[in-house]
Amino acid sequence: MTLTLETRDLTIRFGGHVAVNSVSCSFRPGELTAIVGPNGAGKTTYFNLISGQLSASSGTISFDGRDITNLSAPLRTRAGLGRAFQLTNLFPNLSVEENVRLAVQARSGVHYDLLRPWMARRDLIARADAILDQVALGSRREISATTLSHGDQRKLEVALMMALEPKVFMFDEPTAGMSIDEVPVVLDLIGRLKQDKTKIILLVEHKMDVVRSLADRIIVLHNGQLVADGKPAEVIASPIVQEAYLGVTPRSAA
Ligand SMILES: Nc1ncnc2c1ncn2[C@@H]1O[C@H](COP(=O)(O)OP(=O)(O)OP(=O)(O)O)[C@@H](O)[C@H]1O
Repeated sequence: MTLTLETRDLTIRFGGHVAVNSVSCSFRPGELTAIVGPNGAGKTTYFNLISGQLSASSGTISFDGRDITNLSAPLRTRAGLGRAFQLTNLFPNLSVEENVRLAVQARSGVHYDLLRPWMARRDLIARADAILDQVALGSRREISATTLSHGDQRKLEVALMMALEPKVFMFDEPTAGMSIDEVPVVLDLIGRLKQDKTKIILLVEHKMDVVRSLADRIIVLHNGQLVADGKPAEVIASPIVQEAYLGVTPRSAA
């Protein structure tokens, strides 16, 4: 069965404010969907609803053939929804390499075994090494995770997500706060993830050049509602986006 992720009439209210308003949308494997819209449109809230950080007021979310609306965030992660978090899952006193190895170990289900040192698990070590190379952190492997530069921390977040081998990759402004020379590595990384046509990739992004270079599809949220959905060229050119959403917000125009 083809992997699908779908929200139906997904809604969340904060007091009287409807931050996400009856959003129905489905996401397909092999497609990177960028979620754009002005500040406060509900993009991050929509992400939080999908990954389980927030509970919907109404509506449903289905994933891989099951209703996950009431599933906790950790169970959604286990089901295959991966989200790059700002290193909250990190062991701060361990090195970059040790953190990635632990994430690989967690994914493999291998537990600490006195009689079989983890170093004997060549397969897991090789997997962690491959991920470190993919995110271009091989040369930083020995340093403490918390002393990484901002850009390298974002790469480590992606590495930890990759280690869990999710079916869905969710990126919330992956290049935010990065220096100009750090951005291409992360874009290249996401571009390479796209080559695996079995994965669903979601991206919340303000920078339209990033969206243009990566997205196969764009959806636009405004005041919590889905107001446009289509191929990047069409959506970007549509009057509703040009006039109301992309042309006037400084962050999206940047
Ligand atoms: N926990 C919360 N409690 C109350 N209001 C909230 C909460 N989370 C978000 N909101 C409100 O919901 C609306 C949508 O916020 P959200 O952060 O999802 O927008 P966004 O599109 O991601 O914006 P930005 O591009 O600025 O990050 C905003 O008006 C915000 O103030």
